[in-house]
Amino acid sequence: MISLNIEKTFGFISKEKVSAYEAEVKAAQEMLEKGTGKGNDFLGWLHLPSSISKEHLADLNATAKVLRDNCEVVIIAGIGGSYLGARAVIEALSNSFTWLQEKKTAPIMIYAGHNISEDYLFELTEYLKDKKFGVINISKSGTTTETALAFRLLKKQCEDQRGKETAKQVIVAVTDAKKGAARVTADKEGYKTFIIPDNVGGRFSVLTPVGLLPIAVAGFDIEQLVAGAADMEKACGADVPFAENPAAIYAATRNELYRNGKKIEILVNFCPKLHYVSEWWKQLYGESEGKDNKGIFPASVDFSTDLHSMGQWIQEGERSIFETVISLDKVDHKLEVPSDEANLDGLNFLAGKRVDEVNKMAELGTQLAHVDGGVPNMRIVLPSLSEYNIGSLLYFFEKACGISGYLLGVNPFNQPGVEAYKKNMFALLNKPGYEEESKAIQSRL
Ligand SMILES: O=P(O)(O)OC[C@H]1O[C@](O)(CO)[C@@H](O)[C@@H]1O
Repeated sequence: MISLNIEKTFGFISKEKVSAYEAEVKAAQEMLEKGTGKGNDFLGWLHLPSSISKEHLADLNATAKVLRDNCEVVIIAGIGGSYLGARAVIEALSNSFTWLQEKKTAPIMIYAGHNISEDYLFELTEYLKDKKFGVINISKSGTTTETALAFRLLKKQCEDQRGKETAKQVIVAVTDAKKGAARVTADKEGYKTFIIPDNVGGRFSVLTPVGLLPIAVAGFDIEQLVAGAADMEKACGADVPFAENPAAIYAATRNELYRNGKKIEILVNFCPKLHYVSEWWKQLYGESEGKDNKGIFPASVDFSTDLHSMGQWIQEGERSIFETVISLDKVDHKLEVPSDEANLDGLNFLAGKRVDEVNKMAELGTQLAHVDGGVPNMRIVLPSLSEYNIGSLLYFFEKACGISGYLLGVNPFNQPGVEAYKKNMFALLNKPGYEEESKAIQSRL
């Protein structure tokens, strides 16, 4: 399970000030538990891990097996919370070169429906031309343009290539129980479907079939993922004292930093497999907190890669940032730096050392340099890249996000701001029902 260390924020904010959040955090926890806060119709994620049944997981695994047995490639069609959680977990747990490996143990997982790039979709459909592929169509609303557009193309191609009957077997829908075009299509075509509960918003849905089905298809142990999340649900429970509750401490610390002018939080990793965990985290915190003209801006970097691009800014730019580092304790493999007689590169001082030791010293050196440079630093230790640990990390961030949103005084569970671009896009594309908006927007061009 993950653990949190906030020692390196104390040169910037005081321990006492963080501890003083205890009452506020308790009130936020109570609002979550009793459902008395804003957005209380979207609290289905709160006790989700501990309520997932063995039968539900077996159903997901059985459907995953159908896709695994019948597909070389599986496309996850979804955007935002409808793909980021799955991608975060799959990429964290997969071999970095999984799709280039000759011997495959699972279908190649590809993502679509998260952009409207004609080249992306053209190249994807080209690639799929000789592939036995399946699709998981994920959309809570069932009407998101990006996803619906990609699915329209993929459905047709799958039916044309594999026939209607096989397509029916290898297309699965994860959507609302009743509403939306994805539901209508799935019912009409007879696809296997999984429901996204009404009370779980997209960015909190990774432990529903939205995340669990693709993760199972990719060959990972969803029981362990859920077990890690369930243990973290306990560890972050309302009954756990403030000082021992990692979600409470994280939420309090980042709010105290924010109140002290640290407006940007940078989520840092030193392992490229965690890149999509950061992407998932950015949506979780960005959509939850960025409203009412408030909210920490969630940013992310992959180190040491980005030390050679963003490192300068972080070290010496405007002092409005803090870092939260996901520190991976144990790597999966062992690789030592070889000794070289000629030592032309001057690296013999590293000979015999694990590559991970070099990485860990880069991490420690960076932490010290950034703290010295005026950047408060929190550290989340992830013991290893296992399903269990990743499950605990995801739930930790979700719980802290709920608390943090209430500390900030916003509704952490809506996202009204996302509609503005959609309205303009539909008006510009003359969507039926947008006639007035079309006229108004045309007059501005
Ligand atoms: O699952 P849906 O309804 O397609 O929505 C996808 C994403 O779009 C949003 O509604 C807005 O960006 C997100 O909150 C959500 O995760």
